[in-house]
Amino acid sequence: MAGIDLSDILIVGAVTLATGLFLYLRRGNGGSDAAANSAMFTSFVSKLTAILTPSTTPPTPSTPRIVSRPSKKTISTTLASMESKHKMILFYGSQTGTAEDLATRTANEVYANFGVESVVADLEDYDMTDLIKFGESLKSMGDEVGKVVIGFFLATYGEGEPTDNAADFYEWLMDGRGKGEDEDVTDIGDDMQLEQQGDGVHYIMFGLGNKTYEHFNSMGRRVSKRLDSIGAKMVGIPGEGDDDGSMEDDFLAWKPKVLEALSAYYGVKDMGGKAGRGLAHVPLFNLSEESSLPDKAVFHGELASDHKPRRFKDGPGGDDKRVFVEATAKKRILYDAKNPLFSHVTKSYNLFNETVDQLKLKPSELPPTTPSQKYTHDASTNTLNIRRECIHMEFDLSNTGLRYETGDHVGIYGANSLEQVSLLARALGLDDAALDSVVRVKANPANRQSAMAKMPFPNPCSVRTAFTHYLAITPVLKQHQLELIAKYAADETERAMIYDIVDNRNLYVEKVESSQKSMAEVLFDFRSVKLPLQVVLGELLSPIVVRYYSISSSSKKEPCTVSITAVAVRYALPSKPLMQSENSAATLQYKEGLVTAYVSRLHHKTSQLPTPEMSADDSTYPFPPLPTHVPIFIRTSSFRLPRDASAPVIMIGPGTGVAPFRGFLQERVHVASSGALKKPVGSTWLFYGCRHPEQDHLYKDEFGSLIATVDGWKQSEQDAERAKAFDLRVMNAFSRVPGQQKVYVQDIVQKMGKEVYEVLDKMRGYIYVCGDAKNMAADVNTLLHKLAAEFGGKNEEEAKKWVKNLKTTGKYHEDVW
Ligand SMILES: Cc1cc2nc3c(=O)[nH]c(=O)nc-3n(C[C@H](O)[C@H](O)[C@H](O)COP(=O)(O)O)c2cc1C
Repeated sequence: MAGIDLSDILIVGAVTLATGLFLYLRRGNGGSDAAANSAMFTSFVSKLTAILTPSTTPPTPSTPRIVSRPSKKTISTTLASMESKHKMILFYGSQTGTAEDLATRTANEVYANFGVESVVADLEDYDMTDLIKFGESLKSMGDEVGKVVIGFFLATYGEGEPTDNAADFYEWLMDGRGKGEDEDVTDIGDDMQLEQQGDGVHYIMFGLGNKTYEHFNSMGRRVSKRLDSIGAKMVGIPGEGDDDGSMEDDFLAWKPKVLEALSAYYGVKDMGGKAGRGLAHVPLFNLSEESSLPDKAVFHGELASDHKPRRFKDGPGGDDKRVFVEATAKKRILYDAKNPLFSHVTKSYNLFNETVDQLKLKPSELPPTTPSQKYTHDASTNTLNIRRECIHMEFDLSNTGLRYETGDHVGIYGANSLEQVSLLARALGLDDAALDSVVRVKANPANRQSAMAKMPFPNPCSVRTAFTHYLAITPVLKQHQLELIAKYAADETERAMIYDIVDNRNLYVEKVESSQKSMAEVLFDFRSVKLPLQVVLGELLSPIVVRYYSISSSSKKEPCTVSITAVAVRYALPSKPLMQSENSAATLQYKEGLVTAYVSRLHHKTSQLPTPEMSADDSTYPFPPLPTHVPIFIRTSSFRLPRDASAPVIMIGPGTGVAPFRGFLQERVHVASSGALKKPVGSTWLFYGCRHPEQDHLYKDEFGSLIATVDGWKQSEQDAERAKAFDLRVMNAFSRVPGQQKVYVQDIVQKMGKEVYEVLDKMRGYIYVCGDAKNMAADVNTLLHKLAAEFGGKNEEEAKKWVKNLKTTGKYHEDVW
């Protein structure tokens, strides 16, 4: 019984016992509501399992207890509140916002083209059991309600899993199936629970995925299959977006087909597209200035600002007053994307900050801004030197009740930099007074969609706060945003140029996407465009979305600290003005990642170094107050060390892919040092890769001292037993050492191919891969097939089966991006 210990048996036994008890007690209900029973049962078992599963993290002293969740909305109430006869509700299952964004764009077009009101909804907020006997519910609503379409925009994660906000819906709809080995089952509709209960549901489906993953778009595919099997009908064709190619292209290819099908289904004429270009835009929101509000009535950037979040009560309890207020009320606080913990940075240091990426330039391409600490220009050689920086940062969880497990992810919100906010303000013609004016965004009654539209950010707040803390102002502008911008171009030539870009995907890629032009950069090129502020704030810009990082600490060793290992994303691209001729000169535009730049600013503030915003020659350069607290929450992952620490583990993690493995190594040494184990910790091999041993070698000393600790045990008579099987090794690959051949992690794994195969095949070993999905993880996967053939004598089919078996038995884990 590999990998199963006594606690597993106890849990399985207790769950089985409790299942019997649950079913016995539920009999009294007559079992009339099968779906509700199923959902209740699932949640009952998962809660029970959670209670029985021993936590490896000791509770912090003031761990609060009860978790409360707001009650769910019903589909029928939302439909009743919509004015148009025909209606649409678009549900999204999204982790990083793409699915929500595409659902919103579809909703806006459906309204603009057909006059059909469309609501965009978070799956987590709704009681989806409303879909049962949906046709009958619609009839009971009378003539007020015409045809209704339900939309699904579902992203796939992990190993073919739903997003967090779609998990409950998926569990209910699939009745607990449709995962892992169940993926290929064809009879998912043959149970009695939901048979034909989906009659009356008309739906559209767009799945979001990435072809480099084995379970490409599983969510869209499985949910469609299940809906069809219970009697629901798809309108149009299913859409599948591939992030490895172009999600945007896939969406744009699907959209016209689905709009055509919707037009036929609703029986309405399409008023949108090019025909609608002559019509004036009716903004979704109005804007009012609120100059006389007291400071505490104004939002200041709840997610990542230095300002104390408005909802916090005064009194003791650290920065996050909820911890104090709610802990005394004996409630457990559920921290998630909507309700992050405001955590303090306890430690922050550079893992490297000395090397640069060099870009050769044409003299005309020089960036227009003053060289800064992030990049410098060497005029004699015409090179741009962009500083590479990697940061180790630790967040405090003490007394918060927030726990994590080694291998989990931490979600972090970022903020835009002062430079980016100033650039956008200049492009929009806003001066400091306009930026600091406090505004309130309100639904515009002239646009019927507005009644159901989600407020773009907490209101009222200053324009500066909205640009800094709530809205993503730097992403490359998309074609649908340009379509709206064109309506506000006063100059006909400019308007015609914008429509050319909107209508011609290749032109868009060449002129906008390839140089990643942001809204500010595009507006500088089209000077006749005068955008109303409410359109910028409420319709053109999307909210800042959370980014996830692999946790690089061990919960067993450091239960009150979560650490991340982040490389600052910095690069530069040549960019040409949009309204000038082919031969006009390009300039180089410096770009950076939103959250990693925020982490870098935070680090420089925390460590009291000059901030990277400061220009090299101006030490008085002002910069916005940086956060003293960081909004974070934990996302559970299945990237876990084996329960049985004596099982050998192989880890492959180049670059920041090493992050979770720092936690894994710490944990294995911690577990061995605690001496509580009956069997010694098994072999622990890390394959690590970076460019150069002296430049970007992460945690070199730390790993060295862990190896020395274990070696020390082996030398000591007293400790030798615990270190007996503990073969701790870190094997390095360096890809940019002058005069030497490039070596990648895949190469050093291949060199040890025989041992790796034996650990996995004969010694119940586990393999973990973290980092780049497209090249490294795909190469490792191919390599495993080769090893099975070379050292296991397997043919192609058998090798495939062997690798698949490693995955389905939980022995092969990937945390890749
Ligand atoms: C950690 C991670 C795991 C993923 N797993 C899968 C997968 O198993 N199958 C798939 O088709 N796509 C997978 N994807 C791709 C996402 O579904 C895709 O990027 C999608 O656009 C994300 O949508 P969202 O921004 O709405 O969350 C994964 C992406 C990440 C970052």
